[in-house]
Amino acid sequence: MTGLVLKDIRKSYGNVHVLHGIDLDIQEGEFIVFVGPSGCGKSTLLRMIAGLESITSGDMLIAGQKVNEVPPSRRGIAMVFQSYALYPHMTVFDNMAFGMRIAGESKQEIDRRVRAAAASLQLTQYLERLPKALSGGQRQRVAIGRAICRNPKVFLFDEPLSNLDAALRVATRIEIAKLSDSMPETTMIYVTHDQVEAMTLADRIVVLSAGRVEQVGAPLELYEHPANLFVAKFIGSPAMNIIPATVTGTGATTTVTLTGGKTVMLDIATAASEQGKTASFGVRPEDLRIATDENYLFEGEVSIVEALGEVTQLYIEGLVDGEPIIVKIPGIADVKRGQKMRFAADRQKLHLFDADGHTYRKQ
Ligand SMILES: Nc1ncnc2c1ncn2[C@@H]1O[C@H](COP(=O)(O)OP(=O)(O)OP(=O)(O)O)[C@@H](O)[C@H]1O
Repeated sequence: MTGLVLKDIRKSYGNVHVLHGIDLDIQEGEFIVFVGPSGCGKSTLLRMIAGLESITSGDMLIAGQKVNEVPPSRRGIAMVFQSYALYPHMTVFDNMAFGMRIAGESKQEIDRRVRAAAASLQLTQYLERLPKALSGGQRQRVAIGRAICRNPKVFLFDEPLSNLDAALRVATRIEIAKLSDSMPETTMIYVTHDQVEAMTLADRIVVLSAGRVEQVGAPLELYEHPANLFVAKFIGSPAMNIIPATVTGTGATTTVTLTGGKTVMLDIATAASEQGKTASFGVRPEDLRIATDENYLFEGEVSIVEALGEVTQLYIEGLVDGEPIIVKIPGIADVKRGQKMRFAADRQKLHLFDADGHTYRKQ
């Protein structure tokens, strides 16, 4: 088993504490994605797994072996960087062969592995070219090919697609998904800012904030059942709408009164002690719809209409200070700026967080 275990991993640079105790248990063959706001420590954690950064305290185990002091080249890990990091004076073939030559592999084995990796990444016709004669997407595929040739147990990706344009990002993302399917025993850990990459590639997403793990789970689990307000707002785009509320009824179902006076019932059980407490009510833009009867959640004036073709995004002012509520209507909606409208959502799609930002558990 080449799983990866992180036990209370901490990182400090002098007095600057960057990671505050990370515990993770990653299974062999899993595709794990790290997400989180800029500066939360994603790259630092990835570089510690690679062995490029020292571990201040805690234990890291690969395949059951403690690797805290094991140098990068002996961890069975290959890393793909945002910047490709190819040798400019070497051909594609030589770039891909480099690690194997250093490791003393035979000429035949090097040739076999480079050609197999090149074929799987559609690079065969470029093997004799220098990197400067390739597009950004092709260069990144060479960097991935070079990593494949090393036959790693763990594959690390640090925002590998962020230098590519939109179309190439999609194509290369699909390549990476295929690569992961074709290497079922290889564990992959991937850092990204991109929601779509995280949602589509990950078996499990690790949401980090300020050097701590906020939640670990399958993409749709995080989307449907965020553990707290941070994850609720971070996963999903546009972000979940949050409306300040007060708990006005407890028991098997909970009643809250939203800013603006509307009372809403949720299928969430709360203890009597929650009565009167402040809370945050959450509903995703895509879970809102134009109300057709008196059964609505809130009312407001449309300040912006964004017609994107596949969806129409409405910005509704007047409910939360300084922040519009966003509503995502499928297709083309006949809505004008300045229109006053009412919106509703299914009860199962409503979220509620306590004053500390923790989710009240659904029934
Ligand atoms: N050598 C260093 N000395 C001091 N602080 C550092 C050093 N390297 C990183 N940091 C700090 O550690 C924190 C985490 O950085 P890291 O690059 O891991 O974040 P990140 O989540 O990958 O950010 P981004 O998404 O912007 O790439 C940041 O606040 C950064 O300033």
